[in-house]
Amino acid sequence: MFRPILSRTFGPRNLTLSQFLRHQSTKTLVKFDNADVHRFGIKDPVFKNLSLTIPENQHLVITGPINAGKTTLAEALAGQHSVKPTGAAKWPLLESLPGTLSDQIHLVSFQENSAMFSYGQHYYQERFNFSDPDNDLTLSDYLKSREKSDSKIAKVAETLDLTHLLPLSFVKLSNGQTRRARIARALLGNPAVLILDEPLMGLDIEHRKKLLDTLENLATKPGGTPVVLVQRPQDEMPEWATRVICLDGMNIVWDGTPTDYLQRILPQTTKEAAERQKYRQEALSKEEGTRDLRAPVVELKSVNVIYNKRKILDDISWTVRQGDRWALLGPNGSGKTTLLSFLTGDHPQAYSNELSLFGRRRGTGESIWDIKARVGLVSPEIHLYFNQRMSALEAAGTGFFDGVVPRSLSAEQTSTIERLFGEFGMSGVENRKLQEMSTGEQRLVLLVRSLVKRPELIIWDEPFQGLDLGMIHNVNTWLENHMKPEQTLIMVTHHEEEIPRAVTRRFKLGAGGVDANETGS
Ligand SMILES: Nc1ncnc2c1ncn2[C@@H]1O[C@H](COP(=O)(O)OP(=O)(O)OP(=O)(O)O)[C@@H](O)[C@H]1O
Repeated sequence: MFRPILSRTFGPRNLTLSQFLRHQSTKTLVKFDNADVHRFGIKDPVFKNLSLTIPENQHLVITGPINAGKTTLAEALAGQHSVKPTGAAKWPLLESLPGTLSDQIHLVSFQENSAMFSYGQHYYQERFNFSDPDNDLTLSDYLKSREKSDSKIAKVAETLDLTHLLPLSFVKLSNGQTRRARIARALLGNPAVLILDEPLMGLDIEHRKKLLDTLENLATKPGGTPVVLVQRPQDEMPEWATRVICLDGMNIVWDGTPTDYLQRILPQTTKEAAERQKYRQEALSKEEGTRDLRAPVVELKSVNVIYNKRKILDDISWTVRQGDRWALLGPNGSGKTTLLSFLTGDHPQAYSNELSLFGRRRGTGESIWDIKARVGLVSPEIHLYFNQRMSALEAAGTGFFDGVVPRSLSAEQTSTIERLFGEFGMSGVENRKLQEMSTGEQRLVLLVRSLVKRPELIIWDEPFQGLDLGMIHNVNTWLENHMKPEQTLIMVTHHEEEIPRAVTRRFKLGAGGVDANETGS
C-alpha cells in the first residue's frame, strides 16, 4: 500500500510535499565553508575554519557575551572582512543583483561610538536649551538624506512612532528617539539584506515590541527582506526568529532553535528574579523608620519643563535622601534625562523651578561646577563625547575633573582608578584604548569614571547598555559590597530585570512626565 503522495513526508526533516518543494527552491543567503575570516591589518584570522550556511528564509539571531565575536560575525556576513581561501564565502542569493555586497547588505550598528555621530559639533547642554530654534538638522532632514519620497518617510516614521518628532532638531531627540530615527533611516535604505547590531538597546518596552513587529513584517512577508539580529543574551527573543547562534571567544558554541535556546536560559533568569525580589524586600524593611532621618540630597517641588508648548515634565515632586538607591523609570521621551539634567546643573530651567540640591536651593549662588564636583554621572550622551583614542586610564581619570579631556593624574588618583577597575573585574585594562574595547567595556570604564572622586550622588543613566550578564553581575556586586552607605544612587533603565537588587526604590515618569509615581519596591 502506498500512502497518498500529499500525506507522505520527504527528506531528513520529514517535510510535507509542499514544504519539501519550497525547501528545495529556497536559496542560500550566505555560505561560509571552512573560511578563515581576517580583519584588515591583523595577521591571524579572527574566525578560523568558520562553517555556516544561512538559507534565505531563515530568521537568524546572533547572541553571546561581550567580546564573543557577535559584531565581527555580523560584519563578516555583510562581506566587510576578507576571507581565505578565496571562494570560501559565498552569497548565492545576491549574485544576480546589481551592485556590490555593501550596496545590497546594510549592517547598522547601534553601539555608542562618538566617531559614528556628529555630536561633537554640539555642546552638551544644547539639548536642554529649549529656546534654540530647530534650524539645525531636523529629524526630517536626516531621513531625507537617505530617501527623498515624503510618503515613504511618513510611512516609516509612523511605524516607528516618530511622526510628531519630524520637525525637531536631531540633537534634541531623546536617546531612544535617536535610535528609532537611525532604524528608520536604515529601513528607508531598502536593502536586500538587513543586519541590525543591538537595535533594541535604549528602547523602552513598547518600542522594542513595535520594532520587532516591524522587522517581522519586513522579514516574513512574501518576497521579504532577510533580517539578521545581533542581540545580548538577555534581550527579548523575537517570536518570528527561527534560528539562534551563540558565540563565545570567537567561536560558534551553540546553534539551535529559539525554543531550545529559551529553555536553556529560562531557569537561570527565573531564579535570579526571585532572589532579587527577596533581597530588595529585606533591604527595605531594614531601613524602615530610619529613612526620614536622613538628609535630603534632591528635593523637587512641582517641577515643570515646557518646550514649544509641549509639557515634558508636569508638576513633578520628588525627594531623594542620602543613601537612597533609586531606579528612575519611564518610556522613551518621558523626560528622565531632562529630569537628571536638573540634578547635574545642566538645565537652564532649573532656576525657574523649586529645586534644592544637597540642602541648598538652586540659584542661590553656587556654580554648575560646585554641583558637578559632588555628582558622578554616566549617560549614553556623555559616552558620545569620549575620544576613542583615549586609554581606559585617561578616560576614567577625567572623572576627577568633571570633563572629557585627559589630564595628568597623581599616583594616588591612578591607584584609585586601578582599585576600581579591579573591583569591577577589569584589572589590567588601564592602557587599552577605548577604540579597542567593546561598547560594554567602554561603559564600564565610564562607570569607574563616575566613581573616582567618591561622589555623594551617583547618577547612572542607562548604565547597562552594551553590558552582558557577567558585567552586570560585576556592577551589582560592586553596589552591594563597595558603595558607601552615605552615597546616593539614581539609575535609569528600560529593563526591569536589570535593576540591581541593591536598588530598592522606583520613581516612574509617564509619557510626557505626567503620572509620576513613587514606589518602595
Ligand atoms: N530642546 C528641546 N526642545 C524640544 N523638545 C525637546 C528638547 N529637548 C528634549 N526634548 C524632548 O523632550 C522629551 C524628553 O526627552 P528626554 O531625553 O528627557 O527623555 P528620556 O525619558 O530620557 O528618553 P529616553 O528613554 O529615550 O532616553 C523628548 O520627547 C524630547 O524629544
